[in-house]
Amino acid sequence: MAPVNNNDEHPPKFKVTIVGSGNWGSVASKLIASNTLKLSSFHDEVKMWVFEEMLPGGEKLTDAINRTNENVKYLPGIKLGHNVVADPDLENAVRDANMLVFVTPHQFMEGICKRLVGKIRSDAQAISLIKGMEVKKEGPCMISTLISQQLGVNCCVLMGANIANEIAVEKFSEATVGYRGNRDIAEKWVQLFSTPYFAVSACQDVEGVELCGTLKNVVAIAAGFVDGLDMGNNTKAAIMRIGLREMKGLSKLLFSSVKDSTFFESCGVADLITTCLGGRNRRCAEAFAKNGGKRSFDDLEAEMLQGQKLQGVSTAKEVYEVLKHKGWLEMFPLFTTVHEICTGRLPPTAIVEYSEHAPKYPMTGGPTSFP
Ligand SMILES: NC(=O)c1ccc[n+]([C@@H]2O[C@H](COP(=O)([O-])OP(=O)(O)OC[C@H]3O[C@@H](n4cnc5c(N)ncnc54)[C@H](O)[C@@H]3O)[C@@H](O)[C@H]2O)c1
Ligand SMILES: O=P(O)(O)OC[C@H](O)CO
Repeated sequence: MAPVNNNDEHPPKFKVTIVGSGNWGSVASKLIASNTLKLSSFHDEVKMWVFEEMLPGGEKLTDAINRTNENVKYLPGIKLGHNVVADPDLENAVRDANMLVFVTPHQFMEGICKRLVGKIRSDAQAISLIKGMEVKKEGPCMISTLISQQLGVNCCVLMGANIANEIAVEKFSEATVGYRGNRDIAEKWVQLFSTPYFAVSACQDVEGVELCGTLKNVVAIAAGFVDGLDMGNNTKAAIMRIGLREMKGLSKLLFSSVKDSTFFESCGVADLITTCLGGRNRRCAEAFAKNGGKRSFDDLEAEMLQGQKLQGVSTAKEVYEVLKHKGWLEMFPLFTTVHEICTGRLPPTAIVEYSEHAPKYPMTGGPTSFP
């Protein structure tokens, strides 16, 4: 990866653009912007692409961010750093960058990648902070793969126990960079994100890291159901154990290269715990169960998250499609049941009952045939 040489500067410097400006995207920009000011190998300025919208007072979100240095809608009250420049023009935002950070809700990435084909630097490196996947005819497609394939770039991932609002106020947390191949590139990403309150380590298992971040959102929905039904801590711990078992089982069935040790990194068990305790997926699923499944997730998301997006419900659907296609539904009763509850085919109480698809593998047990 060659740094960008602007105006014959010596030595040339790396230039970072963040594609996305939601809750986590804004915190990522704060972390990165604090480092580009400190590290001489990076340009100070960090561009952040904003999906433009009009605020209630009539001002554009981009203008408000550049005027106040805060993302007044998705991360109010937090200064991003004076070197963050919001840009609503996607092509312009990425044009000069050779380090691209993707952090949008996963459902928008296919469209964003299509718009970026042929528009990025040929020597660009990418990293995805996005927890989710696409399902194609051929099977599941991780978001980092989508980015790599569509844009022809190497793409690492960064996942972890990272509730954005906590990191925004500089409470300590950890994260995992997943990479394949060249460790130097992973180290560059670690350098770009690490701060005294954000400890990042690298792990040579891009699929394992990304699947942990993706699948934990389905378990978070299950944990929210348990909370909404007031079932207590033991039940929630059981859901987390079974969920972790299914996360590991499915990850290793999809990619035999996935390492056991990845599940003990921040991206694995730590993210599962934080998300089942404090995440948005958990919170909306709790409300869903409290309402007996009578209010849709779309309604609850719009009311409770004010523009922020849930990933768990659509991921449950995507996982279900993969399981169905592969003939694995019975092996994954938790994942299967979450989707059936989300779609109203089963009541929220089914989360701790035997799934109709899993007569041989009740929620308390599960298959012994996972790798
Ligand atoms: N928020 C967190 O605590 C957190 C932590 C770790 C990882 N993540 C992951 O990061 C990713 C992004 O999450 P986030 O919290 O930054 O986003 P968010 O949930 O705040 O989503 C809102 C963002 O989506 C954008 N958006 C809405 N419609 C759009 C469209 N049609 N096209 C493109 N963008 C559109 C909005 O402009 C806004 O920037 C997700 O995969 C999430 O799972 C989030
Ligand atoms: O708020 P959630 O449920 O989207 O989870 C946020 C992060 O993924 C936690 O690491």
